[in-house]
Amino acid sequence: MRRLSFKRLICMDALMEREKEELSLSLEMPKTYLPISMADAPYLKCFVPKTEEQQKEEENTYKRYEETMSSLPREKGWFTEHIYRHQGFWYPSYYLPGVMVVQDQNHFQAHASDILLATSPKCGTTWFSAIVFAVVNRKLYTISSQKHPLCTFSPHDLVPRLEHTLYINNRIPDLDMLPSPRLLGTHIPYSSLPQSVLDLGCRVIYICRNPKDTFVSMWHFINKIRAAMSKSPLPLEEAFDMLCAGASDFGPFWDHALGYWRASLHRPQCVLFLKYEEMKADPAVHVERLAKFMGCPFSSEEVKEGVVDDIIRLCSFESLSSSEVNKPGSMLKFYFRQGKVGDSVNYLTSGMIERLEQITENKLHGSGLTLSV
Ligand SMILES: Nc1ncnc2c1ncn2[C@@H]1O[C@H](COP(=O)(O)OS(=O)(=O)O)[C@@H](OP(=O)(O)O)[C@H]1O
Repeated sequence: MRRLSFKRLICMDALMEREKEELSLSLEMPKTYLPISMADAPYLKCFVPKTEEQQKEEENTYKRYEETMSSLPREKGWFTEHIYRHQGFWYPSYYLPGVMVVQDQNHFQAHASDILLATSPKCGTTWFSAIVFAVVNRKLYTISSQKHPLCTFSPHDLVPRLEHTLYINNRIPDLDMLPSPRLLGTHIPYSSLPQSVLDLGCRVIYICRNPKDTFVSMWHFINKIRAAMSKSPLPLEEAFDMLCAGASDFGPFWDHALGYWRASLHRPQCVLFLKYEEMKADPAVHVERLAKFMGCPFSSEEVKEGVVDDIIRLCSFESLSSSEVNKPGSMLKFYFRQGKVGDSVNYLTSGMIERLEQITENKLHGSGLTLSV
């Protein structure tokens, strides 16, 4: 029988405390700002107790990838000191070792039934995580119930991000602990997804948003994080130049979108490409599209009974942002700001808008993808 380290045999509360301690140390951020909402968040089950030997092995795996990272080209980061270029994209130093571990088939194996929600940061991850969770689990959790998990957990707890929540801080989680279909979030670009996701034809939902609103949303978010880390704000103009140069977290933004766009054209049964603005304009149509794509279409009875409308209401900006779990003094409230289309005109000069539109036109030329509002 394996001898388990007593340090590892800890209850969920203690696990969360340790998680917060480690995260706060690695991010130099107060513990209260960390993105963990509840002690019993379902994904915590994946952090099974490990022997000291296993622990050491996992630490070594991460250390190896940290060393690999340190030899890569780097630039100034938005919230971490540096971002590093890996396989053509820029990653915050905090996430990249975890991304490399996920890409290693010894440490992550997709299941054919997995559903991945892929996004560039600030394109609608929180909103679509809530929708995807509510749609897939609607038979398990009645949408109108006060006890729905979205009333108790952040959408980020229900669709945990591979490189953000699961593979991080020297952890190799046991994802078999998640219920099937496993709902997993990621910011990893299409060309860098774990090979097993592509080989098994897992369903991937990609959400895109127009670059102007995405940039302004990111700039606000980053500066809230920087404030929590006692760092000075990143000036809008500087952040804008970094974005235009492609050096944004998980960027270049346009290449990220194009990778998934092309995949959605070549493998429409595996990759669904949706836009934040389209969901805003006609949520019922797109929630139904999502359900169909995920293999759980709404019956005509469900539509008649108003299940689609109930999901839209439950996952709306107003409903999620006013939920108790997303309000307290944690980073979770940073995921909600305005939730509107077109707010960027209040921040960008006409010169900036022109420059961004020009880059977007050049980058997307001939692809069939449009990202204007
Ligand atoms: N339910 C709902 N409906 C519509 N919009 C919503 C919703 N929840 C979050 N938001 C807005 O999404 C922006 C945050 O993006 P992400 O969730 O992708 O952030 S992250 O990548 O997970 O960090 C951020 O956009 P901005 O308001 O423009 O900053 C959030 O306000």
